[in-house]
Amino acid sequence: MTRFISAERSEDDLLEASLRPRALADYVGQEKAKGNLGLFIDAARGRGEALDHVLLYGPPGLGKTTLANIIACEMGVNIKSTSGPVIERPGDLAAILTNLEPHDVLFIDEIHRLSHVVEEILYPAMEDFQLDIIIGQGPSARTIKLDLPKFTLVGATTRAGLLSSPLRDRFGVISRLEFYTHDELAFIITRSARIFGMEIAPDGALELARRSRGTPRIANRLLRRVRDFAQVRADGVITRAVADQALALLEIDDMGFDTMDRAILLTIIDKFGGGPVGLDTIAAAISEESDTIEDVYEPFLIQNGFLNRTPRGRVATAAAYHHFGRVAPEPPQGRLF
Ligand SMILES: Nc1ncnc2c1ncn2[C@@H]1O[C@H](COP(=O)(O)OP(=O)(O)OP(=O)(O)O)[C@@H](O)[C@H]1O
Ligand SMILES: [Mg+2]
Repeated sequence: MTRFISAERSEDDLLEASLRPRALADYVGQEKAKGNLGLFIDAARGRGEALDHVLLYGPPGLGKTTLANIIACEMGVNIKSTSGPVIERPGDLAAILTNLEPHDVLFIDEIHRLSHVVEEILYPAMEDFQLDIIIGQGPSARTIKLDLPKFTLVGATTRAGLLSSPLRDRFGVISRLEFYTHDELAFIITRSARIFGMEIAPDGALELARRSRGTPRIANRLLRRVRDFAQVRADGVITRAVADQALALLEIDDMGFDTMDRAILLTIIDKFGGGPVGLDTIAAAISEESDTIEDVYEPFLIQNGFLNRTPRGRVATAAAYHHFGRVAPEPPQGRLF
């Protein structure tokens, strides 16, 4: 099922490439990550060294790939991009590593999906800038060590918890990306509108921002859909009223929830008495992958207090009941007095 509100990547993200900020100064929000990185980049450049390895983690669409490109740009080096599932054999990684220039950035997206054998090549490469290659097979096999240029590995993942600790420990800088505030998203939306040559009123931008689930990718995607609506039904300007009508048509509610968010919460509330209910059970009930629920939908629902993750399963909170106009059940302990 394709859902345009989904934070996952899709074809029309090609368009998004033109929306990617290229300098740290143009990268909106993420002040903590930006501050740290800016400092480390300045220091590394000052010493004429490669930047330490950087791990970026956080939900989809928050700007990890964008930030990786900015890091290379600010360091004034090339970036080679690949992803965990693409590097199948150790030889694939060896070929990439031996082709790097000094101080280059190697960007590995979905780094939690690297296979174990490939990961083991990465350890000495990250730590000692050496490659251990096995030549031949059986008794005549021998290892040779190759020196690699000093490079910077930038890893991105939506699931830092799935990274093995030897791999995680080899990153000098670990940055978590956070959901964006409404003001930050409104700023991003206004900038994107300018790039697309659209007219948007400040209250229109803020309305879109409020319903973008804290995620720039969703904000840009909503902007494009609302633009279509504004062109056809209004006089091209995205005002708050236009945004509101367009989003209603797209079934995106006040909180930015779409049909899938509602399905998750209402399933817990209506079918499982509010929970706790296991993730796999929810996934089966709404025919969605548990991984997708966990990576894409839950982080926002949890952060905003609509869902709790407990050892016994997922629980809908009082705020979730309230959002759907339901009456939350009394807490199980009941009242003492
Ligand atoms: N800080 C930001 N300022 C402005 N635009 C941003 C920012 N972060 C992200 N964007 C926009 O959001 C889009 C998605 O960002 P990006 O592809 O970097 O996300 P991601 O974290 O790599 O997602 P995924 O986990 O799916 O790979 C970008 O094309 C860019 O236009
Ligand atoms: Mg990415």
